[in-house]
Amino acid sequence: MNQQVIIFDTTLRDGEQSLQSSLNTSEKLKIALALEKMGIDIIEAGFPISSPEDFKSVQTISNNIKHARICSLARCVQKDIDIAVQAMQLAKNFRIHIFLGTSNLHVTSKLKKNFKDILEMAVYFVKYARNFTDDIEFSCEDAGRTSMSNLYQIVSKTIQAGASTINIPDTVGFTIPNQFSKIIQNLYENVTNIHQAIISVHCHNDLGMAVANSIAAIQSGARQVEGTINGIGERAGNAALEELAMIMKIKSKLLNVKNNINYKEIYNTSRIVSQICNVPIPFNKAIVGKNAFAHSSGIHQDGVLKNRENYEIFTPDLIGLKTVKLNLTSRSGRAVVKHYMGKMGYSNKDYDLNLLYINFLKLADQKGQLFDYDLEILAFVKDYNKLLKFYKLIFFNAQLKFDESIIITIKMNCGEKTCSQTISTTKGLFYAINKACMKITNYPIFLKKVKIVTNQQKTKILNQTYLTIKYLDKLFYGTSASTNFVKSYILAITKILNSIFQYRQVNKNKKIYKK
Ligand SMILES: CC(=O)SCCNC(=O)CCNC(=O)[C@H](O)C(C)(C)COP(=O)(O)OP(=O)(O)OC[C@H]1O[C@@H](n2cnc3c(N)ncnc32)[C@H](O)[C@@H]1OP(=O)(O)O
Ligand SMILES: CC(C)C(=O)C(=O)O
Repeated sequence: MNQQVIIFDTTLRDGEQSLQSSLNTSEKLKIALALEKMGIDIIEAGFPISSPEDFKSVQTISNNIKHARICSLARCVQKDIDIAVQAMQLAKNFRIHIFLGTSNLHVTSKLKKNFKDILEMAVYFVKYARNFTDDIEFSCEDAGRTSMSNLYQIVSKTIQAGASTINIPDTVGFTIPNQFSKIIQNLYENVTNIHQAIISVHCHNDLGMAVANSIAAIQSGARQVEGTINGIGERAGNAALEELAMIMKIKSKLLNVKNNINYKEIYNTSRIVSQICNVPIPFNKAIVGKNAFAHSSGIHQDGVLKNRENYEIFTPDLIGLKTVKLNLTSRSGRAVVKHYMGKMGYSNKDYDLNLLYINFLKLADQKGQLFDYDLEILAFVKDYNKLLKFYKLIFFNAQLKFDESIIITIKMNCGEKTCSQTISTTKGLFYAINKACMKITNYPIFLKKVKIVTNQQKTKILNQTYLTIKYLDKLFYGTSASTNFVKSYILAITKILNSIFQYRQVNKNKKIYKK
């Protein structure tokens, strides 16, 4: 039978301590509620001695979380433990997590002690914490660089003192998988009372090994893994919990383990953590990255369209994500072009695939990425190049005032004509630009998403706009760059206006194309 692995989340403690600015109580509570929904067993809510706001966060989380166990970190310092207990008083179930450096480096150069003192401190404070709860976790900080004989001693003595979980952290991400699994194996073979405690691991990612080391430790008998959502944490981060959970699921037969994770909540939780912590998720991040379920090259897209399993080891709905993305770039092939045309309702007989593909490659080389509406125009409009530039920005003027009022004038060539609109509003700059564009074109457009990325280059500061606009039921995408962020936005929306113009041209005649 598969054995249970306890999932211990430290996004709000190790993850949070790495952020450029710390989180407030309401932000931490939002994350805690998402973690609980995701099925996390233990939420390390903070380090309450560190500040009044962190104390309040732990207190509020303790009061609001119903199922997960709340945990707080404490040094081997009586006040740390007292404050941790006070902060968790309202929790249904709580754990005190005590840590102490055990490697020679930490013992001598950080704590300025010898190992005998460390043993005494650890035992004393585990016993002290036992006055408040039976659920004590003791962490041998820097275990990855601690001598095995010292590790045996401290693990054995802290279990004897009453620790119910012993955590073996690779604090500086120093080990590699077979080395780390050997540490766990050695502990099982050499510490006689080891079965009186759960063995936990807490791996950092300095060498990119955090997840691999945690899995190796599970294979050697660890039954709690610690990590953070999206892998945020000190330096290169902690083991990413969404990756650990999915590995346990996909490889459950090999690993013989199970957990309480509600997989469908993974994607949502990851987005919440990314937004609140202001840490973007890299496109290629395993499990939750934007590209984790995107197929970009022709051969892969063809393979996926024939059978998803050719290039996907699990489906996105497992983590609560609906869509698989097939990008349209000049690395795509005919199969995906045909697929998109089919999705828009066209049959093979409605257009010439080979001709469409030749034009597709030319335009994709020029624009970088294409969308389904680009395919329609390529398939059905001979002179499509002219339509691409129907709207052309020729002038704008923006007055942005201290009282947040805005006056914007936009002038465009609209085919042969010139159109100009001035908007005065306090509803925001993008609102004003969109309104001016709506008046110029008569298109009912809605802003869905905008991202402006500002990059310092050698001699200038460039603003890249990524814009998504909804027109009727359809989404249109535009990107543009300028040293002036207002211009960058207006240029991006102008591209979208041209795409909408093309889309309307094609759809006017749709009945004719679809015989
Ligand atoms: C591996 C980890 O991630 S451990 C968790 C790290 N997280 C944090 O540090 C975030 C929260 N920290 C804080 O808010 C502060 O550092 C506090 C409140 C804990 C301490 O603040 P200060 O009292 O000003 O001490 P400061 O941070 O400068 O130094 C840490 C002190 O704790 C001592 N210390 C470190 N670990 C331990 C421990 N496990 N047990 C006892 N003392 C410890 C250090 O030796 C040092 O003591 P010293 O001042 O006598 O040399
Ligand atoms: C407190 C411990 C578990 C820690 O964060 C580490 O060693 O990295």
